[in-house]
Amino acid sequence: MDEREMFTHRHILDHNQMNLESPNVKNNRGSRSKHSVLEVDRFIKEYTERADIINSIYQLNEREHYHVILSRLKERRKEGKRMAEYLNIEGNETWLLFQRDINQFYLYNPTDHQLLNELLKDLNSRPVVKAEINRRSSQLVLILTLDDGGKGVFKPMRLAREVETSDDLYYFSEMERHTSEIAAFHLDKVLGFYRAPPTIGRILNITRDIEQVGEDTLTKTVYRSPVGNVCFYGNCKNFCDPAFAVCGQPDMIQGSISAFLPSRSFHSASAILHHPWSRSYNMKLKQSWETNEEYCETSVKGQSEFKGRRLLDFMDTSVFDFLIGNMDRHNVEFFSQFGADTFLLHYDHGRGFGKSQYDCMSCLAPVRQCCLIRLSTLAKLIKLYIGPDSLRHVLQESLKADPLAPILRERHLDALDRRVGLIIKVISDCITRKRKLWQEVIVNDGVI
Ligand SMILES: Nc1ncnc2c1ncn2[C@@H]1O[C@H](COP(=O)(O)OP(=O)(O)OP(=O)(O)O)[C@@H](O)[C@H]1O
Ligand SMILES: [Mn+2]
Repeated sequence: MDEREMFTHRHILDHNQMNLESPNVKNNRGSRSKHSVLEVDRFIKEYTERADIINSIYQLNEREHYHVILSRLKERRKEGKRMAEYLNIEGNETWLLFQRDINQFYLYNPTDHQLLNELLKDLNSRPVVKAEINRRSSQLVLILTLDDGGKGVFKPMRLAREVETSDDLYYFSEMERHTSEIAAFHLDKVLGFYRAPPTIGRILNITRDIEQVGEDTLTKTVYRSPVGNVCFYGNCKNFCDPAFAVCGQPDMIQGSISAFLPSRSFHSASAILHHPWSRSYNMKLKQSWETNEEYCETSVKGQSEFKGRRLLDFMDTSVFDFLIGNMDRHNVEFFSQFGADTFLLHYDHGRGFGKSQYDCMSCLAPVRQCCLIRLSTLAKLIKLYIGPDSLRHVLQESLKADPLAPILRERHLDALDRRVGLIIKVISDCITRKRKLWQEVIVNDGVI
């Protein structure tokens, strides 16, 4: 090797080493680099100096990457019962392995990359043998059966990625976005919740995957547009008529497909909770939480339904809905097979990522009114805030794996960074302005 070659060789090694330590360093300085909040910086100083944080798994090192803390938490996650105990379907298909592997404390195991990747690959590419309308959806949602017997919930593209929801539109008039379903799955995963059904982008051929294998109510609505594209409008409560048809180019459409979940219980009603902060779905009516800041204290805390981990799970869901801008969470489901000590499912995210300039502060009402958050959730948010990795960065990296990437426009990614600081500010206000006790607000219930 001559000197020049050695230099080149050396140079490549250094470059790789640098990449290993800090993948994608550019624009990578934490959510606060563009959206810093004064009080939050003071609050974080207090966090880092606390005796119960120092030397705990929640201690945050400024140089450590986000995925390092996430793996640290993952390793200590509690293991619970498996769905396999309650499912008696024979077979070794990937969708069945996924359903059997559902855990009391998480929907899928993020460290089993192979199973998750195969499940997503199957959802994205296995031939469709049956297409049905999901009768429980208010908008056009299909249930697709794939050639191995697995099913997926398909939401077709209704709105282009760059179309923002008009400020004057109420949440209940919003059309669903397939990109929001995909991004929400990834966000739930990077936040370490693992409570949202695995979801991936998929391209369908309307003729082959819908018209030829669909149930009558669906295929009846397939037609050719004036320019010869194949369209369908299905049958549902909202936006299922020719004025809102889904049209292919000439027959190809894109959408999101989510893994089908097994039944939530033997008696379905017992697995559904009414969301205590649900909205009225009426422009003139307000719910009591919208006018009463004491709502959590008077009407939620202390109720038997919210014992144990449940209220803290609602706080996570509130953080999650605020980040994606979802005002449509009405009922919340869980797998009642596992009893009460189990996670709340995150699904139905078609109405997120609509307004990038609007922060839905009312989505944070549960956290603000209860003055409550899980320590692990707060630690992750603070980590994203201080960097080196910002939320937009880790989400964008994750979304690159989707075949329909890019999924989110810049302004939605930027909004995520802005919202991280706002969540921490609500918690900081509980302690500094509302004078609540640190350990009452920030709770370590062992769920990480
Ligand atoms: N991944 C899934 N696996 C199994 N069932 C599902 C899945 N996703 C949704 N469902 C079922 O379909 C119903 C409708 O879900 P969807 O996400 O389409 O909501 P929606 O159209 O917004 O309905 P709503 O008007 O109630 O909000 C849910 O209540 C649920 O029971
Ligand atoms: Mn909905």
